[in-house]
Amino acid sequence: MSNPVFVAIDMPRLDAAKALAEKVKGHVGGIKLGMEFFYAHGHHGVMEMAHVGLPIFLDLKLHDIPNTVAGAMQSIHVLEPAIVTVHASGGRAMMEDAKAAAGENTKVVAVTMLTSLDDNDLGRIGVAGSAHDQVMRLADLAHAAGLDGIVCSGHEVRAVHKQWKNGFFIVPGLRLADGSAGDQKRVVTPRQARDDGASVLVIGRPIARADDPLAAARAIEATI
Ligand SMILES: O=C(O)c1cc(=O)[nH]c(=O)n1[C@@H]1O[C@H](COP(=O)(O)O)[C@@H](O)[C@H]1O
Repeated sequence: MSNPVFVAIDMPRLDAAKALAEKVKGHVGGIKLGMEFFYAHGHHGVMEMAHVGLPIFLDLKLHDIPNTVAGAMQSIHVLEPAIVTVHASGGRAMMEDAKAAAGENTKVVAVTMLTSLDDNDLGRIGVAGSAHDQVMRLADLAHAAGLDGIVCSGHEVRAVHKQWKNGFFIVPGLRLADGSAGDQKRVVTPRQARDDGASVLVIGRPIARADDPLAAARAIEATI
């Protein structure tokens, strides 16, 4: 089984991002590049990171009208990312058009409810019901739109997996038992997420901000 860990490289400096990826590449299965990196370095940065030789998850969390999101997907087509994210709350037509515009080898995955939110936060943005209900509802919508899978927390992945058997499930908000959660609210351990059906485990600060990122990546690998 290949390593399901994608290390989140959330940093604005290209040299630091490359150094981190080179350091941990033997103990992770892929690299996740998000807004912080992409807004600073764009296509050039992604191409530079591709030299590391690992699959690239381009976490752009696209959320706009269908025409604009489809255009954005076409603009990144040439980079051939393994995975791209859109927000499920952009709606079915947006997700359908995103998938239609994506490259054949790119998985398009919908972010359901951010792992930094809990039930109280949902209420404050006017959504009734629990995080669990919201994730299940958006997972159904993403499935109906023809996406490859969703991003959710480890609290929901078991239930989603049960309902969407061949889906591709990305779980961030992962911490070892002694790790600080920081801004994350729906948190589980990497092992728990894996056991509950996660296809990809996204791990950022527990590796990137560790005193010894290589040792941290190895320690996480040993638990899964
Ligand atoms: O789409 C994501 O990757 C994502 C979705 C989500 O609900 N929560 C979440 O934390 N993420 C990303 O996962 C990574 C988590 O980072 P750490 O909390 O440092 O491990 C960050 O790059 C986030 O942007």
